[in-house]
Amino acid sequence: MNSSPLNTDLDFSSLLESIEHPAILLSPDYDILASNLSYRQSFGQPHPGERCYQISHGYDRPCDQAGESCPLAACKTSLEKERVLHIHNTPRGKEHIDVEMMPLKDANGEVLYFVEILKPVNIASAEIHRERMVGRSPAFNRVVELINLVAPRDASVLLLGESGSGKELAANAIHEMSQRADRNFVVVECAGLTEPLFESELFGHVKGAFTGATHNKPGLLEEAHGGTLFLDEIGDVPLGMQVKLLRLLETGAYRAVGSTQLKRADFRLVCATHKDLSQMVEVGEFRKDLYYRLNTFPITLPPLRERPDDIALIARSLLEKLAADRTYHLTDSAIKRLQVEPFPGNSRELRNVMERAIIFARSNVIDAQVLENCFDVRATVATVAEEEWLDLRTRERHYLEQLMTHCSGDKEKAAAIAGISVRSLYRKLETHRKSTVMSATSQATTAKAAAY
Ligand SMILES: Nc1ncnc2c1ncn2[C@@H]1O[C@H](COP(=O)(O)OP(=O)(O)OP(=O)(O)O)[C@@H](O)[C@H]1O
Repeated sequence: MNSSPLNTDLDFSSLLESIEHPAILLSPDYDILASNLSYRQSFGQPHPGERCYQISHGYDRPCDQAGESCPLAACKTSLEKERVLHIHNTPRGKEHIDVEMMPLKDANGEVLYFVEILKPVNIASAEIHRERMVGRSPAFNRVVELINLVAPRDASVLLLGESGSGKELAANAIHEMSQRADRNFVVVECAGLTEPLFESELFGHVKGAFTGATHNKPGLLEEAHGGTLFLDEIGDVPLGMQVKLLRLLETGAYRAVGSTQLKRADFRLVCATHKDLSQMVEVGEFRKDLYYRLNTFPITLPPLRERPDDIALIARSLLEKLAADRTYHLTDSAIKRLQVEPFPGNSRELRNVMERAIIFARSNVIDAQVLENCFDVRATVATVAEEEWLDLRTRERHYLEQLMTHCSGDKEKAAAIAGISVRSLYRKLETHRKSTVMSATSQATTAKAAAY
């Protein structure tokens, strides 16, 4: 390959200026030969002789020799456009950048130069941020990469991951990056909804459709018209409603409950679940056809314990959010302590720990010792659990009963103490209620059978 200096006979500046995003021209040896105005405004003026990996990463060698993927190296091999999500150093700190690398070939097909286009991805942050999803770990970057790819399309997205892993935040990011961003983002919490309730919530109803339907009520589909419909906990949609949902997705049409008038729906669908839908399909709890319809583009949000490198950033972002008027210092010992926690409630649980830490901290320093107080709640539960070796489900039910009594039925307070979301608490209470009802029913049936 030719690594000759920039051939000034060619008008590269007009090529670069015609690109609406920051762009640079590179030699095969990674030298930055030219840049457009947008690049200089966003990343500063490159110094003569500077190489892309020095500016973007502070490395002294190309990315692929420093353990990162290198789009230029990939482009040299494939001779085609390459695209990758990187975290770059910028005048604003570290940023997620969507990097596109294109080879410029001569008449013989030999690559002489590369054009690199760098688009900042603003839905996620690699620095402390109060609103956005934050993270720098490879697992988190992969999620950002996938969101960045799918968001501008209209494809359905299925977000998978444990409770509190950031599915709703990701759904919101998809909406914000989509062409529907100026319309509504409508959240439907599917857990705990019965089929009739679900149908009237989603489709709306007309006056007189059922007892209590005193007026026409538009459904959430109407609210989501032109925007994004986020079905949270899709795994909890009753089977009967799954058929209606499938029909809606196939035909794009629906009727309000009690109406004969056909309405057109126009929304982008994003669904989320912490359940294993394919397993549910196998045991007949979820329709196969609907599963395939929803599973167009699955994105799995990794649990916090699988990306300990992100914990410091998320914890510091949460502290900024929770104590906007005071700056807290999270010590290295505190970070190390947080990194060994299993965090079954993920970022939401981390948020509760931070909230408690603010309350327990005697100064603006939060160290490992302060944090020990914040895990006390669970330690007490663990001690109780050791007293009697019941199965986990029964133990959880007892715990929830005691907790609800302690909180006098205040679900928000109970959820905060348990370190889970109010929604998750509802789900757990509902699951235990159902299994209690079922076991009561089966006991009654057995008793009845025995009486005969
Ligand atoms: N990457 C992240 N950076 C910063 N905050 C995060 C991140 N992921 C999640 N959070 C925070 O954690 C909390 C839970 O996130 P979210 O509601 O998106 O999770 P979820 O997976 O939808 O939970 P559930 O399944 O219980 O509904 C929110 O306060 C959110 O702001």
